[in-house]
Amino acid sequence: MELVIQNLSKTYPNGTKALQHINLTIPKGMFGLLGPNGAGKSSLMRTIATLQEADTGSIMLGNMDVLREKEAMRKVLGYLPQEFGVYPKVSAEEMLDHFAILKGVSNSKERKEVVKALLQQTNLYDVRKKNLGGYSGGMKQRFGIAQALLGNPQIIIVDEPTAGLDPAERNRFHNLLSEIGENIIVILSTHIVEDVTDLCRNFAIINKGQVLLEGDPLQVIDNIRGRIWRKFINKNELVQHQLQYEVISSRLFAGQTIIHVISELQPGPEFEAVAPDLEDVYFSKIHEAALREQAAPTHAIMN
Ligand SMILES: Nc1ncnc2c1ncn2[C@@H]1O[C@H](COP(=O)(O)OP(=O)(O)OP(=O)(O)O)[C@@H](O)[C@H]1O
Repeated sequence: MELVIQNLSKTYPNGTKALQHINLTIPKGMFGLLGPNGAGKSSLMRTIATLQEADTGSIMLGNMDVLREKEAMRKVLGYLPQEFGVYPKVSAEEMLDHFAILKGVSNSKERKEVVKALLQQTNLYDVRKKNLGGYSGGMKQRFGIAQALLGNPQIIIVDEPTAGLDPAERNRFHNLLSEIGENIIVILSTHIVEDVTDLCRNFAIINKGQVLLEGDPLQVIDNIRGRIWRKFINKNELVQHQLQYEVISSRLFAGQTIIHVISELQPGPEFEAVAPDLEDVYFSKIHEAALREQAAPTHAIMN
């Protein structure tokens, strides 16, 4: 089953065009939705999760018309929102039991088994009696996944789940997500490129409410092979380099500034070729979009 989004648009009452003619096909497995803050990721996630209306467009999950059949969608959906609040004085086991009742698991024996299985799957069984207020960020996120998995969903949406997790917790969370992604559609919304590199067979880049690129991470990396060059510079040379070259990113490395430049040919003798990664793809697309907008600002606004 695929999730097919067609021509989806949303403008908020204050005039912000959060989604502009979004077209995406999301197959089974882990799908990364990558974009900077304010790109429209949460707006899209909330619309798929039937929590807000779109102005135009359609979302189909197989034969289900998601925007019209909201109840049916909610039955097959698990959602971990960006802000996932928990009751601090309730244990994970009690809270999950409560969510299971809300999901319609009325038989208490069955509920007990479901809750136990989810706590084990998310590696929280040993801390099931602990109050949620005492959970670490990673444990809270795994609890969020446990509640999202209630009722055997066919599609799970996780919005920026690894922000603020330490590397070990992030790793544990990634393993959990990739296990889940073997069987159902998992949409991972994130501004962390590495999350997508590590986990996703398919992804899209969204910026200012528009899809800039959709594809397989390995393939899109291959498409820019041979065109990414790097150079170490002094921090105060950055502006001049930005004027002279197509600088897609700059970052500090061991106290020095490294720039990445996109160019068909070696831009100059001090530049060395680098093997591109998904971050280079991401920054080159964002850079391209910024150039397009500079060249035709009214066109970008009109669309
Ligand atoms: N309820 C709202 N009313 C008006 N504008 C909104 C509303 N919600 C979001 N926006 C604006 O819509 C745009 C897209 O926001 P959205 O939260 O979907 O992006 P995002 O990619 O999830 O960003 P972040 O990672 O910062 O949450 C932003 O410009 C945001 O300020």
